[in-house]
Amino acid sequence: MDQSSRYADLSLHEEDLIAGGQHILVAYKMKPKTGYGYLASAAHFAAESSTGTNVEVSTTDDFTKGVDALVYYVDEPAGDMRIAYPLALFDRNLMDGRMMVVSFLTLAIGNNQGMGDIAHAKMIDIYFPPRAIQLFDGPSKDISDLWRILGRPIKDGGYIAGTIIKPKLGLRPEPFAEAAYQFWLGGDFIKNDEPQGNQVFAPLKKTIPLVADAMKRAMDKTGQAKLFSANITADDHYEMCARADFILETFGPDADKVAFLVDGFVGGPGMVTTARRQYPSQYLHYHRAGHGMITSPSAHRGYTALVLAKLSRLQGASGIHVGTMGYGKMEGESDDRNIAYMIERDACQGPVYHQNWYGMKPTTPIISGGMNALRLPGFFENLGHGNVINTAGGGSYGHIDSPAAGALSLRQAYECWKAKADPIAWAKEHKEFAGAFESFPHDADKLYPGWRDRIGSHR
Ligand SMILES: O=C(COP(=O)(O)O)[C@H](O)[C@H](O)COP(=O)(O)O
Ligand SMILES: [Mg+2]
Repeated sequence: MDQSSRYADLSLHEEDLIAGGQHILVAYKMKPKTGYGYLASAAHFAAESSTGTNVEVSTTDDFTKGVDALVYYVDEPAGDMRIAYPLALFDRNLMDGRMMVVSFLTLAIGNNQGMGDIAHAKMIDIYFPPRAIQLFDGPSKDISDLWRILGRPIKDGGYIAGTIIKPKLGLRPEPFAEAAYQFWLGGDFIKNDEPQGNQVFAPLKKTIPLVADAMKRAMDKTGQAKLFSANITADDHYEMCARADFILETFGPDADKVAFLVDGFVGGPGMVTTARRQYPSQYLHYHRAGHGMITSPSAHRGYTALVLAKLSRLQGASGIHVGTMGYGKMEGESDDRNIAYMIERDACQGPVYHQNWYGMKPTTPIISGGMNALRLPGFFENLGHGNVINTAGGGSYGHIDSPAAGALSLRQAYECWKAKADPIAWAKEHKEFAGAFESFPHDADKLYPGWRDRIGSHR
């Protein structure tokens, strides 16, 4: 059944929809299956994503039709389809009238992902009107809170050198806490790797007190504040809160230096919002393991990493991983920097829509995945600033001298880029940075050919 007379209106103008403020706009790359017309499939897609189904139902009334999602733009050769979703379609909290991400996803990227006439569809951008921005929690804490704890300026406080405890799994409580202590001697921020929780060989109730003690000792030794991002991800929200409560109680007077890591992609929006609302005094660290199954450029369904990042800011993530823009081990391109700009700025042009955040707190881009000191100068040059959290697991614990040297090498890499210095010349004066060349010779050969002769051995 062709429903385009009801669910498509190509005479609508995007500027008018934006000026009206009553719609969430979504841009998709969509391809119908062979034999199905583009506009008819697009209209069926909008029907299934709002008020309709594949046939007319007798219970529809005039009011119903007023909240239809409407296809307002198609470009068949390019595979572009844009849909306007009336705000009234979306479920609102019983408790406080606020909007929820699950309701948005249920409609805008729900059943439409499995329809018989659609080959595939992927959300590439979303626009939220001012009213929707008002109705989401947004972050309660942001990078300025971490800078304040670290004793830095709360504006442009700069690079936060971080790591991920490695090995990913298999450390018992004492070696785990020792690994943390060793990094903190040189660095600022440690996160649990995302699978680390309450394994039988490292019970949380034994490990966390040792980590809190390691933090105290590292702060005494260095005279600097330190930060720990503790994984609280769990299937059951009560379990998640039990972990969070135990961690806060254990860190006691240092609980302000604890962030909570939630694996938001596998855990889902409910978990992220629970953490945001239950613990508004903690920095909320959104890890996104598994996102590649739908955000990868090779995936033709789901949504992009930019869409995921926008949704995380609405939900109140203080920081989210945004990849490494081609400089680390994960998939990514240099122009992924726009994902970072979208979540850290108050207004930003996305691939399709210009988004204004109307003062919503920023979400920190967290740079992670195969990073080390050698890759950082190029990374900062591409991004254009260093106001990020960077977690380098292998890049710190893989440093030939020590985890502390690994941490220092990261900071030195940032300072090298800030000084606009030649990395090889910088290495001659900074032994931990020089140590990174010997630690990661494949990267060194690729990024700085001839480095061996020019730096010499620092050891
Ligand atoms: O453990 C790591 C990286 O370890 P290492 O520093 O040893 O490579 C993170 O889970 C990934 O960064 C996640 O990817 P993303 O940040 O793209 O979501
Ligand atoms: Mg990890």
